[in-house]
Amino acid sequence: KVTLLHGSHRTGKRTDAAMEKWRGHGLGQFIHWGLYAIPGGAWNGKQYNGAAEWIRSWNGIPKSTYDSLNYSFNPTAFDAKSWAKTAKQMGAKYVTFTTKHHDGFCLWPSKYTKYTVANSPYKKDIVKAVVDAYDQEGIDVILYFSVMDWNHPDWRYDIKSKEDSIAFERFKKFTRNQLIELLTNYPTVKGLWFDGTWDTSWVKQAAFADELETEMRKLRPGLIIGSRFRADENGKRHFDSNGVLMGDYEQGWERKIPSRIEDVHGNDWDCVMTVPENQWGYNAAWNGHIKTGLELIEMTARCVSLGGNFVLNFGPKGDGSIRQEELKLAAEIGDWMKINQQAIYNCGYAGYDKQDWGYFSKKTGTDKIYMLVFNVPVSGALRIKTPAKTVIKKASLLADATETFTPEQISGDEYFLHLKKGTHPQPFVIVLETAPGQQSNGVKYEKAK
Ligand SMILES: C[C@@H]1N[C@@H](c2nc3ccccc3[nH]2)[C@H](O)[C@@H]1O
Repeated sequence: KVTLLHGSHRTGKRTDAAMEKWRGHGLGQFIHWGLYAIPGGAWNGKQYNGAAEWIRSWNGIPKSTYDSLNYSFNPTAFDAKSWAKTAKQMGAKYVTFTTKHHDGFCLWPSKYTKYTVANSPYKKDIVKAVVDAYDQEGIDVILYFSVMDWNHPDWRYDIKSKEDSIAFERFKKFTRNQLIELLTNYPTVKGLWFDGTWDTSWVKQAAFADELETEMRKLRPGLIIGSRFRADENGKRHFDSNGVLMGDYEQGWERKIPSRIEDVHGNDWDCVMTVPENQWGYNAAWNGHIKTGLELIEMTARCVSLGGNFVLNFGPKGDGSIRQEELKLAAEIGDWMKINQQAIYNCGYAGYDKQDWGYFSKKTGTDKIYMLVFNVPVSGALRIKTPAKTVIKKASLLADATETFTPEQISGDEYFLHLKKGTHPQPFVIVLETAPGQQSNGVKYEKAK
């Protein structure tokens, strides 16, 4: 163990109400929206191969030309209330919304730069519209903020000279001012999702970032900040030099999902996921593999079964409308969630052995277990191996409690549930009412000391 001034200030999960609520969300929505939605992944008829929100970094476009896009930003179809309704229908419990992406364009009228929505034909405060609309739907709001800011003259990738150092001191003040401004303007937001924090210039700011995190938490008690915000004084990110998670949850799962519980090291975490392979901002030509509703439902189940949240990304168009393909996916996911949401909300890792037929989740604070079935075996027999001698008091279909199953006990902690042939449109959920195990003579089962 090394002594750290700016490492993690907490070991283990946060246990306060704000974090417990976040932990129970299960399904969230990410929204990437900004000037990059106007070109939508192409420029002068030429397709940009990278992620659409990175198009400014493409040498096919003069930077100043991209930067002038604020003068053409006028999203006439923008309607935050309809976005929030879509999220509600899908069953999302929170939204992570881009206030400022790497290009530096602010979707709120920041006092600290001219490069904002106030200096666009649209003029109005988009962040406020989104916060108010989602608050009204009872969906929590987390604000995405990119530290890296390609538009700001004082941004540096590294600090190699006195001039760099003087400029970056100005940039640090600017960043702090914008973050305090966001937390002050939008007091109902529950957290900040930081990005663009991997460059050396920021990694060298362990003390400053640590103080800033402390200041933000003091300003907004309960604020939720992930592991991507700051590095420790040895430049260690996400996990400090002692291997302890920085921030309140792990933010390393970008477009990937842990495969087993050991991968999450007992921490909270979220997985943020794109519908195409790698497009966050609107890209008109969705090339390559586009995930289906069933794939996304299974990803949601997998994340919840491993104690995390699944946050699905939407990239609204330059006019502010959400594309039809995304609306269709939101509806498909929502239809499944309307029937099976009990197995997702306020659920976490069950501690049951993973089986090929799907995923277990456990209702937090109870002995209620959910079996989220995606792959019925040809035998129709669903194997269950409990973490210890466990009595299964009742097994029934979540969608229809009158459809019950009589578990066949194979051993002290192993059972089969036998399905009738082809009876359930997959994916379906079986709920197990369980009780801590009893030994045969009825003595309460005591875990080995
Ligand atoms: C949540 C995602 N994070 C940004 C991002 N930029 C990256 C540069 C290099 C490697 C990974 C990146 N992810 C993406 O643009 C998106 O906002």
